[in-house]
Amino acid sequence: MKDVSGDSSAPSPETLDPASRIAVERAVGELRRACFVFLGEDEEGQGPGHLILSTENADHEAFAALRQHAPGLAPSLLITPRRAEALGLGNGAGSPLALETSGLTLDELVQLANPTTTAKTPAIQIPKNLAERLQQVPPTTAAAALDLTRLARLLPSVLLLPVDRQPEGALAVSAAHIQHYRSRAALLLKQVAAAEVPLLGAESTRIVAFRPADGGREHLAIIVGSPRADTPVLTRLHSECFTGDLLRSLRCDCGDQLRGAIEAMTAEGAGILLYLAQEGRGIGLVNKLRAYRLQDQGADTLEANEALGFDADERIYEPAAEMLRHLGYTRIRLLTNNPEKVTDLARHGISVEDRVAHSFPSNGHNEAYLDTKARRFGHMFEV
Ligand SMILES: Nc1nc2c(ncn2[C@@H]2O[C@H](COP(=O)(O)OP(=O)(O)OP(=O)(O)O)[C@@H](O)[C@H]2O)c(=O)[nH]1
Ligand SMILES: [Zn+2]
Repeated sequence: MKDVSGDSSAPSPETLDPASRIAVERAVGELRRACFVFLGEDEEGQGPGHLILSTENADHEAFAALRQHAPGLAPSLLITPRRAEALGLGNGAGSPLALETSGLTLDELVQLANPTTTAKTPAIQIPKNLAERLQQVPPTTAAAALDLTRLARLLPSVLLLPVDRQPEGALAVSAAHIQHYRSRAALLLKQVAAAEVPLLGAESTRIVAFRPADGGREHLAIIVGSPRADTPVLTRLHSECFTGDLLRSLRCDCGDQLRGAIEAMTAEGAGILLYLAQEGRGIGLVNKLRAYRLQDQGADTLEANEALGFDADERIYEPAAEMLRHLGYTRIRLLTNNPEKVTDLARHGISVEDRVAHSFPSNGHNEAYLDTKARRFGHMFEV
């Protein structure tokens, strides 16, 4: 096994251009703060382009500030193909949609993007003429704007206003920067800390923290015992679940799976649990709470993600493969019921030599959730 006691070297510069990284990180911050950013059409984020504002954050002040830059022109509402389908607007092409918004109030706009908005006004009737409001937006601009909201862990929707040039004081970012960033930075991991952390029932345990270059939250490797590198190591990829892991929520099976995996590793004497910062199947805790609200209104866990505009599962497992490689393990036996974890790890160079079933009995609250995982996500349950 490689030394895991301290820091490792920084990502090599040719894979991450600092200027583009900083521009994208600042743009993410602006969107979260309800400020618009300028998404320029050329490589450097200049030339003509669009102002974009996170729809879920659009209050009257932010909306007015945006509109000042194109008086008389109503912004477009950009939504994902998933959200479009939920609104009855599926175009079959799987591409984002832009809607012209004149005559709609700000509350109506926000509710078109967010089916769980807590606005005091009653839930809107979806306007009947939405299909007549479809507009053209350059596909690279649309994709980059939605990528930026995902990086910001906001709902995937923006208000979009075409402008001739970057307004004074607005932060400029380019679609190329965003694309470069999303495809590289989340995958560049740097080991930043490691320590012994004896656990109840698993006293010989170490935790190694890996920080992604995108400034996102750290992924953790929890190493039980001293796994040998020359035989396949018992491994679990566990996606963070604040509610299940920490609060012992009964809505899901995550708490049982987390503790059960550590127990299985202890029983074997060794194992690696990768605790991945991908809360809510990659949509973040806040959006997961929104998804729960939709589930309480009748949607299942997959439909709820899609109604919010996300894919059913937004996770990627390349960082997990990177962590295993960094730790010196490429042959594993994987504790999972999820076939996608197996194929994805294999695609990224990890030899999954066995799948070890990892099911727990229902707790009286999570039957529907487990049932949906088996029926709609193809999870292999052996309860
Ligand atoms: N969006 C969303 N995420 C959920 C919901 N319930 C649980 N989750 C998240 O689902 C993830 C479950 O992850 P895992 O247990 O690693 O994976 P899995 O896909 O169930 O596969 P297994 O390896 O078989 O357990 C965690 O990130 C939870 O936060 C839900 O209703 N909606
Ligand atoms: Zn959970």
